[in-house]
Amino acid sequence: MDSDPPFHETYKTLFAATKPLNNDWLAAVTAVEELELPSIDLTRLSLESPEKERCKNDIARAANEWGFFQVVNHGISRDVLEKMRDEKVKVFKQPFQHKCRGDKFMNVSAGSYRWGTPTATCLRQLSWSEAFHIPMTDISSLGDSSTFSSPSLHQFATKVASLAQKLAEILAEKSGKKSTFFQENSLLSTCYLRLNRYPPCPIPLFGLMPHTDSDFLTVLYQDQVGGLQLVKDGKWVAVKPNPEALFINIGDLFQAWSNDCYKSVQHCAVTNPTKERFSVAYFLCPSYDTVIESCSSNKPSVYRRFSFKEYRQQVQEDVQNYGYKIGLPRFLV
Ligand SMILES: C=C1C[C@]23C[C@@]1(O)CC[C@H]2[C@@]12CC[C@H](O)[C@@](C)(C(=O)O1)[C@H]2[C@@H]3C(=O)O
Ligand SMILES: O=C(O)CCC(=O)C(=O)O
Ligand SMILES: [Fe+2]
Repeated sequence: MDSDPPFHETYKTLFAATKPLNNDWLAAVTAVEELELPSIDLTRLSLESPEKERCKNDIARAANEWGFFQVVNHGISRDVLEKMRDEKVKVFKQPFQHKCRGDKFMNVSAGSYRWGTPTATCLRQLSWSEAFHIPMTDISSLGDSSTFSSPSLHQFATKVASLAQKLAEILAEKSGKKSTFFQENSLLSTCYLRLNRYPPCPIPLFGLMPHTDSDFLTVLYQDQVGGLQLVKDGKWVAVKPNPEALFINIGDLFQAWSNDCYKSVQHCAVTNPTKERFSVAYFLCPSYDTVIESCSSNKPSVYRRFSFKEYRQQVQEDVQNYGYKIGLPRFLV
């Protein structure tokens, strides 16, 4: 199909050079066990205390023990989710050449369309997916010429942003940090949506390489196909999909800011041999000059002070030099 990126053609030398698949890699791309993530019903937040406090405690516990959880009754209606999905399918269906020259044809920021892994030197470094990174400031409800000026995408983005803010405030409060921090330091232009599409792939590969997110907190909406995996107690596990739920994960900045109280865990997406898969992630990020101070009352700072700008630059530099992100270990005291 001419909307698919030319994966086979571009990476044919990597396919030709592939040795028998290595066991570690196989364990990651064909996970052993499927788990249901802790599920939190957010209607409990509108009840009186003590139920409301219990719900907040459950959120904090899941962020501490898993770094990943699902929320149901999250306030984003099925209608909003379905319309956003239809919009996403439409965007990815455009001819590949149009998606590549996105900034001209689609009037979105240059470089917002990504596919594959340009730096991959072997198949295990390849991400079999295409994605749009859309800064929140490029999403508008107005009928201007941007591809992302669609009421359904705007409606989803606004709702998901306010949910992320609410959850971040609860997590801050429960770890003894200032809960207004996010209101004071979040910036629409640094927060973004990432629309992911994973085309079917004939052999098991990463749809998205193992990584931790470089933000405060991510809200992920995925379809029923499945493919999200994460590390739990040192083992890769597959996440049971639930199209009714939104999946929340802690990012590196929250792990550092909470002084390791909340965990930013490695996760990845794996491909499916016959089905295409879609997901959309909202990344809650601060302004670039926000300083992350790693401190808590119970132990010395694990990380040195750093700004979000410094963190982003270091991640980009490492990805360029080594082909992968090193992340928080770079910032240990
Ligand atoms: C090659 C890479 C780019 C990436 C870090 C990684 O090593 C693997 C995944 C990529 C990803 C995906 C989610 C986020 O968009 C991102 C910022 C992150 O934290 O991991 C990107 C990284 C990136 O684009 O720099
Ligand atoms: O598609 C998924 O399930 C994971 C997406 C993801 O991790 C990301 O976009 O950062
Ligand atoms: Fe991620």
